[in-house]
Amino acid sequence: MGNAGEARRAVHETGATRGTGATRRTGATRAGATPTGATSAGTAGARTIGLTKVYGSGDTAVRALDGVSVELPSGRFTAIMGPSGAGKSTLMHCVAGLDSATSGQVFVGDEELGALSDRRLTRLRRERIGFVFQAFNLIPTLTARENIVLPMTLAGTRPDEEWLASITSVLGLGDRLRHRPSELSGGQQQRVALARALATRPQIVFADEPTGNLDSRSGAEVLGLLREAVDDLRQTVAMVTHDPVAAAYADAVIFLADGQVVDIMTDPTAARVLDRMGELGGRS
Ligand SMILES: Nc1ncnc2c1ncn2[C@@H]1O[C@H](COP(=O)(O)OP(=O)(O)OP(=O)(O)O)[C@@H](O)[C@H]1O
Repeated sequence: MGNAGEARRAVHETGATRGTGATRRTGATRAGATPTGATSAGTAGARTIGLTKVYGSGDTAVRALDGVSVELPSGRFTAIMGPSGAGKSTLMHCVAGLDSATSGQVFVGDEELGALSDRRLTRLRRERIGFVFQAFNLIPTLTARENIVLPMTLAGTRPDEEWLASITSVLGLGDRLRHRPSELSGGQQQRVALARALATRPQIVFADEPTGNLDSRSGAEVLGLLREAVDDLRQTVAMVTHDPVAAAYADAVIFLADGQVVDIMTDPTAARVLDRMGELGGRS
């Protein structure tokens, strides 16, 4: 990476000012936003230092991530993009504690994942990380509400009803809570998945191609809601996507290529993201 890239990365790592891109649903400024995020002063939602992930060994070893140092700032929406095979999913899986680093460090808040026992890592994943997947991953036999509170049911904790009411209202799910997934549209199912991800007030929500199974209208709605979760609920969101329009909802885009961070774009627009992806080449 050249000096310009380093400069952009530095801007991101110290927290750039959030812009008001045309795609944003709200131009609201988050009260109390600080360079490193408002939710816990001086703490990133998550960050990596020299994160390297090698799959396999010997001749067949694949260096999926090669010394990635990056921050997902608290209370911000960060998109992760790059050509196919660049390491996007690997980065997300390592930061979410679903996969372990070969070397380097991963922090969620102040916790270094490599220092945690399996039990504490499982607990951190359950309590401090939310997931939204392309395939919704809802349990078909449970109602929307039961799906939303499932992480807490599994953990044996009680949901915060006030919080639940506020997120289901923000997500427009108030009158759908007794429905099963098969009785909901794709967009509604993804909103249930988003409510489930937000229900535990996680430190960070990871969204993996969250609009991949949705038509463009439902996709825009879900992206707008992720944006609102950041603006209104102060949630930290990281999203892997191939779609420049989706990336434009984020505050910043981290571009990966061949397992390395090659650029960080703040206040992205779909056109600028598309240009940058074109320059990176490869199949997106
Ligand atoms: N479990 C695994 N075993 C071996 N190699 C793997 C494994 N998972 C990923 N890889 C390799 O690591 C590299 C990065 O993969 P990764 O899935 O992170 O890329 P990606 O950017 O998410 O790609 P895509 O956009 O196609 O989903 C690729 O070369 C991939 O083949």
